[in-house]
Amino acid sequence: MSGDPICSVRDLKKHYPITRGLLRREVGRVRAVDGVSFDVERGEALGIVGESGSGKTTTAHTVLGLEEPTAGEVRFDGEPVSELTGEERDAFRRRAQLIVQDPNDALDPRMTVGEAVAEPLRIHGLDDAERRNAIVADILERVGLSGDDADRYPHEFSGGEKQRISIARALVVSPDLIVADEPTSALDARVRSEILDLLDRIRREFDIAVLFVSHDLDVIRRSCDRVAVMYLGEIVERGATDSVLADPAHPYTRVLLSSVPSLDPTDRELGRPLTDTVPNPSDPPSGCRFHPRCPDVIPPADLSVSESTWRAIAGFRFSVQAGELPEAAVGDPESETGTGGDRAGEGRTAATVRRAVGLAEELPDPDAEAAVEDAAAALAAGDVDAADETLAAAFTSVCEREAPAAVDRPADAGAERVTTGTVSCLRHGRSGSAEAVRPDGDAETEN
Ligand SMILES: Nc1ncnc2c1ncn2[C@@H]1O[C@H](COP(=O)(O)OP(=O)(O)OP(=O)(O)O)[C@@H](O)[C@H]1O
Repeated sequence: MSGDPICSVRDLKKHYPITRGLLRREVGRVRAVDGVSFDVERGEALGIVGESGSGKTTTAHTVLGLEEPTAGEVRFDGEPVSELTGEERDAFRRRAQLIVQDPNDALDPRMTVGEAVAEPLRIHGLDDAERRNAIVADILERVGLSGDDADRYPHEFSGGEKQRISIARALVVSPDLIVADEPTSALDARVRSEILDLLDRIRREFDIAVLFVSHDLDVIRRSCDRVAVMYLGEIVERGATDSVLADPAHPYTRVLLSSVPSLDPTDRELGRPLTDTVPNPSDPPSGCRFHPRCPDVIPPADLSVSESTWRAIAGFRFSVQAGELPEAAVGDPESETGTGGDRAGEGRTAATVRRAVGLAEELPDPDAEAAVEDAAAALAAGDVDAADETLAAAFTSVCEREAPAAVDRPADAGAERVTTGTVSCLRHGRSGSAEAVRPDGDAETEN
């Protein structure tokens, strides 16, 4: 890797308007990508990882010019993509290729494999059919197929072979960047491994940069030099893949790594998320967007309870807010019977609610105790809104007030390099603090 990055993304935003009525009045915006910056170095594999809806595909499509950015800039080989026209635009389309999850989306069933792989060559001006055929045969062999496969049709191939054909189609025009959007999600484990090996081999052989988009940390671990972790349209952590995955600094990265679905929203074991619901990107949470689901949300400064009690309180609070409490903790005045044989207003009391949310013991902090008791009593009476308000008034975290800036990830113990990427979490640095670094601060510190 040397020289300037092949692709630079700065403060990229892609918002989709939500419209209503005949006049299509804009009533809101889905902030699919909301201020993302990164570089893809020549020949490197960069992974973007995050759960469904975090904005990975929108980022990938905007990088490729398939979506118009709402704000920010994408530069390819130093040139702003939005300003490319004519031949330069054509060259960009050749040099930056997309591989999608389902190869059937990329292959026309009526075209032979040879025609499909040759098509990009024809579009980009190679008129000599004999020469095209020779290139196609060569490329098919390089992706592990045979030159004779050119005369067959896509339906004659397995899923893995079809993905090899779409890789051949991308490779045939000598790209500098391949964007691979969940390229192996539809494949079984053995084939997945073969396709990842193939992508790795062609990346090294042809010095092509690959931007991997995946929800699967194993794919990223195996294939990427660096990783950027996305949550609700933002990058929350980035760095060398080995360091980030061995020693994640952001609670969200830790949750992804231990992503065992929890049926109990108050279960904080293993750093599981507080709530299962991903917030709506048209109305993201204030401050740190991860705070309602964060196992490490920062306690209010004046609260004097143990860390584990704080976790239970925060679990209680954000589960009430998300409407994800265990049934045993919510009274329903409309209903005659409750869960576990309780009758609403009879069996359910503040004490049963507190037991259900892991806060049965009296708290040492009198203000906290009063707030938890009041909220539990409100829930026992079926008044979720009152419980929500009481908890919000008593337990406001800095994480819901301040948006974290990207700061240097803590250095690995004993590591020679001081910096191994950035993390956006108030546990590591307050917004506007001296520690804050620019959002794309990984590029020059890691390589
Ligand atoms: N054309 C669109 N119009 C409105 N909202 C959209 C559009 N495309 C994506 N979104 C929304 O933007 C958010 C990010 O979607 P995106 O597909 O980029 O996420 P993702 O991380 O790639 O998830 P997945 O793995 O499920 O594709 C989601 O809330 C999605 O519903």
